[in-house]
Amino acid sequence: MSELKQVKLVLEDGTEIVGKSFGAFTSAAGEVVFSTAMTGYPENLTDPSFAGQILVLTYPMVGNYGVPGEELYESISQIFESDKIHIAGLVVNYYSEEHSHWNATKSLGDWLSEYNIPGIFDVDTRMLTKKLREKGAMLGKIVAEEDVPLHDPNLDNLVAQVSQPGVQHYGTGQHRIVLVDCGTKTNIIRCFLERDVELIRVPWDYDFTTLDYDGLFLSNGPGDPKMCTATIGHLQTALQQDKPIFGICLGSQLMGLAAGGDTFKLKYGHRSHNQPVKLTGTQRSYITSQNHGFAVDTDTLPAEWTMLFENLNDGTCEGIKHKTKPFFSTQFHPEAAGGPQDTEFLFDDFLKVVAEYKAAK
Ligand SMILES: NC(=O)CC[C@H](N)C(=O)O
Repeated sequence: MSELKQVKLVLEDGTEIVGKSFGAFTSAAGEVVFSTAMTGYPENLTDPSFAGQILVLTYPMVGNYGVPGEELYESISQIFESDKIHIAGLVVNYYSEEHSHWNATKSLGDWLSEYNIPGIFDVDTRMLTKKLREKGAMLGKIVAEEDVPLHDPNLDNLVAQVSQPGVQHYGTGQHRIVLVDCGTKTNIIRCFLERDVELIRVPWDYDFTTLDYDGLFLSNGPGDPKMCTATIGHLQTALQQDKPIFGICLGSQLMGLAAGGDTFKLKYGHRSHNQPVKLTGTQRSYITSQNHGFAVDTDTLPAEWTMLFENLNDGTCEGIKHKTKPFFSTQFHPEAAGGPQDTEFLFDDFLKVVAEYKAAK
């Protein structure tokens, strides 16, 4: 190890864990959450939905496959889920400074340093995760030399910080889809571009209701969905019409709120690549990739809406649909990256609904 400086992780309940520094030797505060995914740190760290969060990885050895180099697909990253690291800090048990993988170009520590993000290792992540499961996600901070105050990122409009300004066009195809960028993962864009779609990406607060499109897509994104009042307002207008709408994760929560339902904060969230969900009205279940701390409260949905998927671990809502109009959503990530691609067919289902809507016009 080139650097073995001490840093500590401090939680809002007073817990202090001393560990060793990797990545940037700096202090940072955020909401401490854990993910039980066994792989996928390049994807997770660049997922904008993690903005403001200090991420604890429960998989015991992290860093051994390094970090891939950047390659472009159209004008977006081929490999990463956005163009930068979004987490506030990283907590692992064993950090492997040595890495070996065919497409690795740098170490995880060097990559974190590039973005000035602190990492702490030599932490008993099993003990820490048990604590977060018992008490719920907590505020916390990684402290290097200078102390920093605790900060609750869910009080910030994080979506406004990660949504890209300006309207961007990608691809050509027979279906014109508007993607409302609340912090979209690039694999959502890749999934659409592989499917005969012309994509128009607009910022979270853009009035897309004036655009000419065949289908509307609402992306994932960080923080409390109730912060996205501008998106919810535009969505309410879209819900009056009949054009197909598909939302993922934050997009699902926004759909629930625009429909008149409510969202609530889960105790410690769902962050992993093996979350089981059941399709309502069937015995069919899917293993899904997830990263969320909030959920739609199914009991608050108006009569014309219903739960589409249910989480088989805790019974919470994993997607909703309108009973008569072509509007549906998933709380999980059909685009995965990382995680299983078992539900990627939902992009095909959405485009089928778009084609039917156009044919019936
Ligand atoms: N991945 C996401 O879109 C997350 C949505 C929301 N920020 C949550 O934590 O529930």
